[in-house]
Amino acid sequence: MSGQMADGGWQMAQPEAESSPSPITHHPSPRSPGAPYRAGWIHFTNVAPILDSLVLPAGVTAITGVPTQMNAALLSGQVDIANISAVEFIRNADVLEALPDFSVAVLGPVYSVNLFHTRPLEEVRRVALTAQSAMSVALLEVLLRERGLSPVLERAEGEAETLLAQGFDGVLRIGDSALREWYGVVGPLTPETTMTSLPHAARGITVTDLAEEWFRLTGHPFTFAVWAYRKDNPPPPELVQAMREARRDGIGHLADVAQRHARKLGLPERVVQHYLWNFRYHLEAPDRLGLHEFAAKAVPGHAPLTFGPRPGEERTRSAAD
Ligand SMILES: C=C(O[C@@H]1C=C(C(=O)O)C=C[C@H]1O)C(=O)O
Repeated sequence: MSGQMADGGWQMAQPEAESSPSPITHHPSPRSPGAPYRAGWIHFTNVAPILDSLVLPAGVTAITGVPTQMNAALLSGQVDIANISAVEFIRNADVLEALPDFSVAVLGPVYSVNLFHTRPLEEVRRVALTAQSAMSVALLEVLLRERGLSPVLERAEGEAETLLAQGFDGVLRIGDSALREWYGVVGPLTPETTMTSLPHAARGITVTDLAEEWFRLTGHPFTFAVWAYRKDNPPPPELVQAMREARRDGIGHLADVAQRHARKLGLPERVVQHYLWNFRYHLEAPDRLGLHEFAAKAVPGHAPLTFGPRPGEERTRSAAD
């Protein structure tokens, strides 16, 4: 992996990291003095309102990858900060801290963390899991346990409909492809319909939105990602400031962000705009409540979750940093 490319674009992490998401081992390679601060971004469409207009301050580089790649990159010390799956933050709460005001969270449906299934949930026997995701797998496990269900969970990549045709009766998908596949099953939107009025089932396939299920279970938001770093290696305040400015810009120009990404995704602008405004990007009190509740259910006995200083209260970094 290496840093931001000369044209300002992000370089993709090496694909082999995708197949080795866990277990995560701690081999932090300490940053030498004066070395760049390295960021690792999961650059799904849902973080476009934060990342698209981010201008990295001098001395900061960035790479991109899927969630399990960025989780591993942070824990192995290949990057210094990443928007990681919240469950990895919880599992590694002894060594990690998170920014206090950044999240990828939702209250209710998320549209892009979906279980596609061909039988009622209670009858699903064999579920294909994506190796890209840590969070959705942990969430699925919690939701299944709450219902007393224990289907066989297997790793398998590919389109949901293909895997369903191959004998899986459940397929878990996340991110942009899950959003596209969801719309492929339940769309299209008509002038009379809205995202929330689309059916959950069509053509013999039911789409269960895991964040919506979490909301039904707890009444809380679900926090998918936080921006974490090792406790002894916090980001330079200029980076956090630049991220806050980029987020303000992205949210302020959401229609433009949605238009750009709708084109890339091949989805109607209305769908992408709804998808994006639905996210909660500020790790507010309800998002933390949801995070703590999930932590208690998914990782009992975890170390206390710690968050960095709130905006305006940043530590002053010493010259030795
Ligand atoms: C909501 C999503 O959230 C992402 C899902 C993650 C995971 O499944 O591990 C990690 C980070 C999130 O940004 C999504 O990509 O659909």
